[in-house]
Amino acid sequence: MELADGTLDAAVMSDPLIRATVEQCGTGLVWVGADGVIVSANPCFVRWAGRPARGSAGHGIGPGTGLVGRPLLSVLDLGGWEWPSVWASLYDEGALPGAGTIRAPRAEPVPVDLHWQLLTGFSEPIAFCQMQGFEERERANAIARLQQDVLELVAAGRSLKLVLDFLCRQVETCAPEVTCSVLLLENGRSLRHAAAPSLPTAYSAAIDGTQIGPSVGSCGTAAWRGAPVEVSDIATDPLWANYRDLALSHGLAACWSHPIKGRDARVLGTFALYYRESHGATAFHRRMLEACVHLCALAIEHDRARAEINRLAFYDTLTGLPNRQLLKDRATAALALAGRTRQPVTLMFLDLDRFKIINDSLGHAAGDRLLVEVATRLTRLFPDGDTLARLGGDEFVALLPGCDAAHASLVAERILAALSQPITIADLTLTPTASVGIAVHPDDGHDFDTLLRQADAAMYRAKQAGRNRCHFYRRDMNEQAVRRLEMEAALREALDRGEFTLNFQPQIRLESRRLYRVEALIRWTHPRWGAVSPVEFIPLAEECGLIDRIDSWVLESSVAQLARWRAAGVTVPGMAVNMSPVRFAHGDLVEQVRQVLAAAQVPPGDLTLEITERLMMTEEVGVHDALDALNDLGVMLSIDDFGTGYSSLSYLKRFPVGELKIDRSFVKELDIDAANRPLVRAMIQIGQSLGLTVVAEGVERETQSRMLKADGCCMGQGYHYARPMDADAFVDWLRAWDAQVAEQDKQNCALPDCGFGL
Ligand SMILES: Nc1nc2c(ncn2[C@@H]2O[C@H](COP(=O)(O)O[C@H]3[C@@H](O)[C@H](n4cnc5c(=O)[nH]c(N)nc54)O[C@@H]3COP(=O)(O)O)[C@@H](O)[C@H]2O)c(=O)[nH]1
Repeated sequence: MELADGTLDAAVMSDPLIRATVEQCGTGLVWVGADGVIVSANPCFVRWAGRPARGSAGHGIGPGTGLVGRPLLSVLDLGGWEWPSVWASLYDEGALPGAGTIRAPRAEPVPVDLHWQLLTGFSEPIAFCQMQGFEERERANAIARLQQDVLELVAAGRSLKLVLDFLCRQVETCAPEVTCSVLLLENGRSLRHAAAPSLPTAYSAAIDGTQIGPSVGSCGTAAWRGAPVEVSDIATDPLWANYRDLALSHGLAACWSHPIKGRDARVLGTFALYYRESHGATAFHRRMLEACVHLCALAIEHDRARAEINRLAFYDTLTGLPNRQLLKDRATAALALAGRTRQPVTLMFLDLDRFKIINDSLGHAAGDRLLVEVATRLTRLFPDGDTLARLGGDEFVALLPGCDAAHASLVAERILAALSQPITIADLTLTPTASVGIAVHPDDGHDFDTLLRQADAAMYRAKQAGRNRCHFYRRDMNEQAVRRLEMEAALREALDRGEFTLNFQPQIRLESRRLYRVEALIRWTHPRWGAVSPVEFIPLAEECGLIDRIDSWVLESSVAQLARWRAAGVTVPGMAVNMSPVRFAHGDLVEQVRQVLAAAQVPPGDLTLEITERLMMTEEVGVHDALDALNDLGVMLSIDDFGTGYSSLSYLKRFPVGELKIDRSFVKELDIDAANRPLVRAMIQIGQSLGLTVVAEGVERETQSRMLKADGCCMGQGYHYARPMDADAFVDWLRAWDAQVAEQDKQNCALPDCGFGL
């Protein structure tokens, strides 16, 4: 090459002043061609590179130096930079390596600062590099610079791996005789590879996962002791006995390791300097190491804090699942992609059935356990590309990119099957079920909020249809969701506006046909909608927390009505009131019952509270206490809808129950489907053997009434005797009923075989 065979030499050296300057200055100078090959170098660079020139011209520049014709990177390590990138940056005025290390064959490496320039005006452009060696003071500056650079990276939120890699590389540039390694301590027991860009990969892999201990090389021992461990000769030091061959085979002869400690003094990991020859740490190394250990601690703690903030911002703390925000981010990205690729995206809204009751009756800890178990079961069903999130409470949402309606229905089936496996919580075996609503993009919506709303409406439809099932979104569902919201708002105002009234339905002694007592049943007449069934608004009131106020109003009004009847000379033996399980979870029920009875001067024995089997399942001490206190007070407790709830009947022995009400679904077919009779008989016998009064609900025909009486049931309630009616209508009914019974008694007594009284 023209430049390499002396042209430059001749051009530069023609002036004696320039020649003396170039030859005598303490700055390394090197000229490099486009191919990265050295064209010329001055004596300072030659000296650092450890290649004294041949012949008398040895201290000159040009072809005689012994370096000309060699690639620059064979003597100057640029910390990972390739020559084509350097050359391109020179042309484009881009970023260039600011530091490097001159590696001489038999001399200490020389760390240098680099200043680049592209020289033109020759037949080809040429790269010119000036380099200055670090002095001690400059090394100190290098540490300060290193600290500043690392802190900037940490503050910029760069990844821990990138920060630690950068730190190692910078240290190796300032102190080329060392190789750095950072290990992180996991679970207080094992060391995990974090950064070691210049250590052989096989070596890093071999020590990854090493358990710390009292003699586990330098790092394992330093982490174990929580103190620095300086091993200047791995070949002989007993701490390295088990790792010696590994280290030596990778050319590692010495290692000084320092524990990295957090602000609470706990060991977070280790920072180590390796040497290729037996070597103790120099003063500079100690200073450097000290700074690095602090920087590592800062970077690690910052990374952990960031991870924690990220977890709190985007993940549900109870289940560890993504939260609504992360779900929304992912759904928005999935929908944007789907818009381009025309792929479907499914959103599934899943709500556990009767979770509120489990939570209220078994307590929040039990509710939490159930949620965690459900999250675990569901997580197993979704592959990596899908997202399962918890929105809060018992609501989960799955995002399934690429999933169409057909596949979604298979997934929903798998969800219902996985959930239906029994789970034991607080010594109770529960079988969780869920209602699932599905909305599919593009048919049901194009954005996250719309799809979520549609999936929610479909889920609500699944609940209404009997729970434990899945429903796809249909357009008319929105109207129902809107109605539900409207109803909730109206329900909140109904009490104050006096829209609730009470109906009363008699319960009859089957033997004597006399009135046993009446059951109070709430009625709601909305100004626009008319009569709204309690089947619709009672569950809604339970869900939105209004049931306490409603049940309290019913209790107060019905006991007051009983007192009014009695004051008017109407003989009503007792009053039954429905009490939601949710009302029992709130502590003031017993006191309220006491006050209401006292105010109306009604004896406690004349009041019956109808409660459901599910309340009996509770393990909450407060509920047990309330049941005991009501019983002590003399109030009767009656199990409503008996036979529809739980398979275990052990609660009948444990709780102070006085009565069973056989659910009307069993009575309904009693005289039509013969299979129902043994069931009803069994329920009557259970009640009798425990000394409980048995009431049959939903008696609609005389044949049913006769069968129940024949099987030993004492009381009946149903349309056969009377429909629920308002207080005045009830008084008229009672007069007529009593007259009819008296007449019948008279006729019966007139018969010759009349053998029993009432
Ligand atoms: N927490 C409260 N729950 C209440 C209150 N009032 C009612 N309810 C609960 O709402 C459900 C529906 O009640 P309702 O529509 O009033 O129906 C009652 C009767 O009308 C009906 N019934 C009575 N006899 C017959 C019959 O022969 N056939 C037939 N098909 N239905 C009949 O049964 C309901 C009474 O049920 P129960 O309470 O189980 O005895 C219902 O679950 C009520 O409990 C309230 O104030 N608070």
